[in-house]
Amino acid sequence: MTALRLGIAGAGGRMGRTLIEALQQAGDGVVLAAALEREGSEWLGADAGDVAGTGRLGVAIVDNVDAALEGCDVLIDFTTIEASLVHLQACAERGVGLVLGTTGFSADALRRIETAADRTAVCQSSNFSTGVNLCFKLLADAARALGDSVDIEIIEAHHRHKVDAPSGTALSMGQVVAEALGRSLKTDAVYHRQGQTGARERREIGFSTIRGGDIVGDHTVLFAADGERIEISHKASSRMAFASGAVRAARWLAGRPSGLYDMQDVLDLRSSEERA
Ligand SMILES: NC(=O)C1=CN([C@@H]2O[C@H](COP(=O)(O)OP(=O)(O)OC[C@H]3O[C@@H](n4cnc5c(N)ncnc54)[C@H](OP(=O)(O)O)[C@@H]3O)[C@@H](O)[C@H]2O)C=CC1
Ligand SMILES: O=C(O)C1=N[C@H](C(=O)O)C[C@H](O)C1
Repeated sequence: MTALRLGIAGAGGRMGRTLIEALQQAGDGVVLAAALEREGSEWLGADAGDVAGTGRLGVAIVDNVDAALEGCDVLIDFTTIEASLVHLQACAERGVGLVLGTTGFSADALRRIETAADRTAVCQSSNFSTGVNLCFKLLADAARALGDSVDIEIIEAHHRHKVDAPSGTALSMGQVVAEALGRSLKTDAVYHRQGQTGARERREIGFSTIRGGDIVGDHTVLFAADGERIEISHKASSRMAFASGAVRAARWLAGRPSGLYDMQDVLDLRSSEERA
């Protein structure tokens, strides 16, 4: 059996380095075929394994996406919005699969991702950890059971370098509870409170963001009633939770028909009603 050839975009970044480590741990069946960084990056020409601290891999980091994709079956991309959209287009043109982890896309960019997925297989998820994807299921059940008897607030905390807020995961969690309750984030999400806000409306889905230090990624959804409250929380203590999920998604995606998939598909977490 020939090994799956993976490319990693943003190879020198926090997730990129962890992805190279995850790929090493995945053992036989997957090989690092290309490592990409931006033009002018300090990492260009360096060995991807040396950069990740896993030991020499014989794959130099390059900035030419076309050349990099030549030898890849699937590209894993955790970079920036602008870079991911360029990589998306390049993958669509060549029929290379894309595991897309970057967060913070606008509605317009999300439409571009959907369109590109007509031409190649794309697995996009705001969070590739198994735990968070299980939380999505628990949240839908909790929201349906509790309905309009509770106030729903979503609290997330991340490291000081994170550039988007709320996190992609917090927005996905909000989307899950909104769908379960027939609400919409467009009208019901509240992203800021300050000053004379007035009393809270039941329909509101509130978001609170914390940024500091080296927090890998914490998410809590609070269902607050009178006299009691339920909290569904996920705390990531290592980026390996995301990276190993992304490598699993890449293996799952290889050879699939064009289309837009997510980590719920990879983990087979969709109910029969959701699939229909
Ligand atoms: N879905 C999920 O499970 C997760 C998603 N994320 C998301 O992944 C993204 C990256 O996060 P993180 O690793 O912390 O960020 P980093 O800034 O550490 O890494 C991003 C890397 O991409 C590089 N880059 C920028 N432009 C290009 C380009 N044109 N081509 C190739 N590489 C490029 C950056 O280079 P330079 O720094 O030199 O500009 C950097 O090395 C974020 O959107 C984050 O929210 C993070 C964790 C989990
Ligand atoms: O930027 C990060 O670090 C993370 N981003 C993702 C998000 O925005 O949800 C996932 C994870 O929480 C880490």
